[in-house]
Amino acid sequence: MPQTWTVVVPVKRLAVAKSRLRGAVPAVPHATLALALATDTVRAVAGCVAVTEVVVVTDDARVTAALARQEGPAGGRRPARVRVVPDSPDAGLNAALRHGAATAVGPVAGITADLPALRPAELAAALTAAHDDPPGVRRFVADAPGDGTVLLTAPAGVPLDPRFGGGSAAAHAVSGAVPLTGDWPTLRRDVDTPTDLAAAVALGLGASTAAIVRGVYGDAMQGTVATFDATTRSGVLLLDDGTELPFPARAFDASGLRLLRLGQRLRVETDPTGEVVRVTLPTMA
Ligand SMILES: Nc1nc2c(ncn2[C@@H]2O[C@H](COP(=O)(O)OP(=O)(O)OP(=O)(O)O)[C@@H](O)[C@H]2O)c(=O)[nH]1
Ligand SMILES: C=C(OP(=O)(O)O)C(=O)O
Repeated sequence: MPQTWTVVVPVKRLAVAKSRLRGAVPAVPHATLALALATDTVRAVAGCVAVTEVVVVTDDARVTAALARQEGPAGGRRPARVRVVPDSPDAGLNAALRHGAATAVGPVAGITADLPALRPAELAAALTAAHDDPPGVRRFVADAPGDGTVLLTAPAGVPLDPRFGGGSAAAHAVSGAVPLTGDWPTLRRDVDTPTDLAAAVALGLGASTAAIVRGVYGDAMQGTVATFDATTRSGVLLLDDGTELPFPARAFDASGLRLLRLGQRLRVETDPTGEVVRVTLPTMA
């Protein structure tokens, strides 16, 4: 059955967006990282066969310029039209979503702009699952941790009624929306923190984000824990070439781990000065 979804993508002003990711890719300006996440999300949405129109709601001039000339995945079908509208309500994420959804004539969905690993086929599967529902049912897809929302759908004629924000999966359920339970790891992988970004790297990033995180999250060194002091949360790593490399508390704090044990193997991320900024489990990338 052909589907004609309008998908609304709210994008916050880059200077204040994705604050928990600030500094996650040293040497890359924060706005460039935030824009890359949104660009990859919109490209994947526009490349989805079930989508006929993408409505980006933003007040950011750089986002407007970049996304208005957005093209779909190379070699794919002709992408859906991308329309950028100003965030005229200027009253947060849900107001922006309502504003973008107001002009849709058919079924409408809202999606967050922080899904840099999103694959069009997974979005198509989720929209198809929502489309096949009995009339009148709003559906949502929870994020990977399960408490947030990445996608909310409404059939034609039903208001989107978005409840994004902290604990939004529960809020959407309380509002009568029904969860979709499919296995869509790239759709569920929203990126709020450096740990989320590493998980998105493991799934495979879109081109814009991949281009700027390459070398930071992609080709990191590995080593083993030679010493670790749980009180100072710092220690020393033994690299594969035999050199010892101290790591400070902030590199451990950025790991998402609660403990390190001697001999444990880790990926090591450094900034351009060579200081360790993050250690993670090798399985995270
Ligand atoms: N247009 C618009 N989009 C918003 C607004 N607030 C959040 N968003 C977008 O909503 C989506 C989900 O937001 P969050 O994941 O909370 O992103 P964020 O607010 O940039 O991130 P943090 O600063 O880390 O909380 C992202 O696509 C944001 O760009 C807003 O006021 N206006
Ligand atoms: C706004 C949301 O996202 P995040 O958890 O990414 O802030 C949400 O999950 O509703």
